[in-house]
Amino acid sequence: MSLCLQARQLSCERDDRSLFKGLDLDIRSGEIVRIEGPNGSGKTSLLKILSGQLRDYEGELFWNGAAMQSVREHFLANLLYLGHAPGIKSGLSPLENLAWYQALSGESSGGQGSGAQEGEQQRLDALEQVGLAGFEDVPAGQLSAGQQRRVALARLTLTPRALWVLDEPFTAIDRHGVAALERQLIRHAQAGGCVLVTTHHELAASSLLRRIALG
Ligand SMILES: Nc1ncnc2c1ncn2[C@@H]1O[C@H](COP(=O)(O)OP(=O)(O)OP(=O)(O)O)[C@@H](O)[C@H]1O
Repeated sequence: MSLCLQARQLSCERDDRSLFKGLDLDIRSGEIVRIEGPNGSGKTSLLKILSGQLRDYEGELFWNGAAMQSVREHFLANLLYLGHAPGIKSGLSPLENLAWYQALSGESSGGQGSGAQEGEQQRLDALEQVGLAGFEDVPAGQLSAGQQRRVALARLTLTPRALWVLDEPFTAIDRHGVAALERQLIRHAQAGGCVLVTTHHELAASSLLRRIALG
């Protein structure tokens, strides 16, 4: 199914300062859209508006051509948002953090019996894919900044959603991790997903990549 998130005449003011005005935006299946701009230009604010977390704006949002308010549930069921901070619980292990995310977003974390084992195996696989094999049971507060970010990024594998909204996902990630994440974004777009990303890191040129500049 082809997906499309549209914004029309979007304006946002914070602290009496206009961040953007009359912004039109289309994000479709197969695209990676990078929001660019200097610090404070409104990238995070825009991602929060587009992912339904910030309501303080003017303009209209559409999901697959329908007004957002009439299709919000379908939109949210297709959305995976990873914020600026890793947002993980320091007292929980990576495995427990992933189960906690799944419970929080209403996903099945495996239940009991063989389902539980399968769920646990999926979380282990997702952690292995982000290079955290061997760290599954370490309290997340004892992991490095880059490893904590990787716990959050494991959700990209664990939680199959079509629209990824990612705020600075490369922060604290090493060179190999950056290359692997870039490949993952491209694979997701090639498989028909959409990616909306802010990053100060320069993304490799790709025919799938489009840029929108703020500020
Ligand atoms: N919770 C908030 N309440 C009021 N104003 C805010 C809030 N969060 C951000 N702002 C203001 O909105 C403006 C844009 O912030 P935003 O975080 O969207 O920028 P950004 O482009 O993502 O910046 P950065 O590159 O530093 O992450 C800033 O001037 C900031 O002071």
